Amino acid sequence: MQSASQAAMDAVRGAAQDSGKASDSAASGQAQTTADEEETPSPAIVIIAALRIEIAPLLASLKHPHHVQGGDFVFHGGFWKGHPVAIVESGIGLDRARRATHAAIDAFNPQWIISAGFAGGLDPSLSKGSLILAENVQLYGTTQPAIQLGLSMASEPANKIFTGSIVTVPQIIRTVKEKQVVFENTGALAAEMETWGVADACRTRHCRMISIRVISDDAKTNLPPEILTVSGPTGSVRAGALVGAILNRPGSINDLWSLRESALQSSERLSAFVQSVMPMLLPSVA
Ligand SMILES: C[C@H]1O[C@@H](n2cnc3c(N)ncnc32)[C@H](O)[C@@H]1O
Repeated sequence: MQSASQAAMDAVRGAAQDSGKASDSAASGQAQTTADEEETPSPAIVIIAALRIEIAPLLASLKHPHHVQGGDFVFHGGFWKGHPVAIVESGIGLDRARRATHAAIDAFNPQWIISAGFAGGLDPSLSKGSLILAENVQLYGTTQPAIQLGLSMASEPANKIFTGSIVTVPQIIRTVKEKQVVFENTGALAAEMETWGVADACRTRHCRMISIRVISDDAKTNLPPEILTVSGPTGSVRAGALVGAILNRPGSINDLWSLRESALQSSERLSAFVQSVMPMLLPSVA
């Protein structure tokens, strides 16, 4: 299997070749580039998400998309409003997020990394669909100081946009009670499972990053118990477990279906917000 960073470069190179950029520059009489790297435009922004469903609308906005699997990840290269970008599906969890981030930095050394995805609401005043631009990230259950993140912006509660702390946890915080406990211990607006991994890699590699999260399940929502079993290690739905869950508890089909519906709405809102933030990150490389 090819290395993760090689796959990342292949995805962006594929997009560039498809768009005709590589051959245009050769045809326009500029110095001929023969080395692979020189033909590959380097994305200023790399977006890292755990699951495809979280960023599907963003992926759909790319021109000349190219998808390459490598390491444990799927890399998507493409052009967003004329700018080369890479989107990485890392799978769920801090360790995968950290490794995906190192691979992206190895491949592109981007100006910015955006960690984007769903999160469970901890602050009861945040409803489903609320957006969070994280000011800092905590690592749950440790005494490590929070990592401060890039870009700051004022909260806009009227538009359900909030800035504040988020906390990375080792597993899904499923019940209202568990969410209360994590909120009392951290004061974080929301819990998720990847941002610390991205932030820690970015700190080591001196790369700027932000984390944008959408509340997919709020503090008043109990997620169905099957959530812990139907999703495989990469968050893909395991068909056998799904059938098992439905046989064990027929009501679970409704719960899982409504989860899917709210995931689709959350991903629309997340992708729109990420796209509204990207222009703020691009001028620094213009
Ligand atoms: C399922 C995916 O969405 C995030 N996520 C969404 N809801 C929660 C929650 N309640 N607890 C922890 N992580 C959550 C995680 O980051 C994971 O990758």
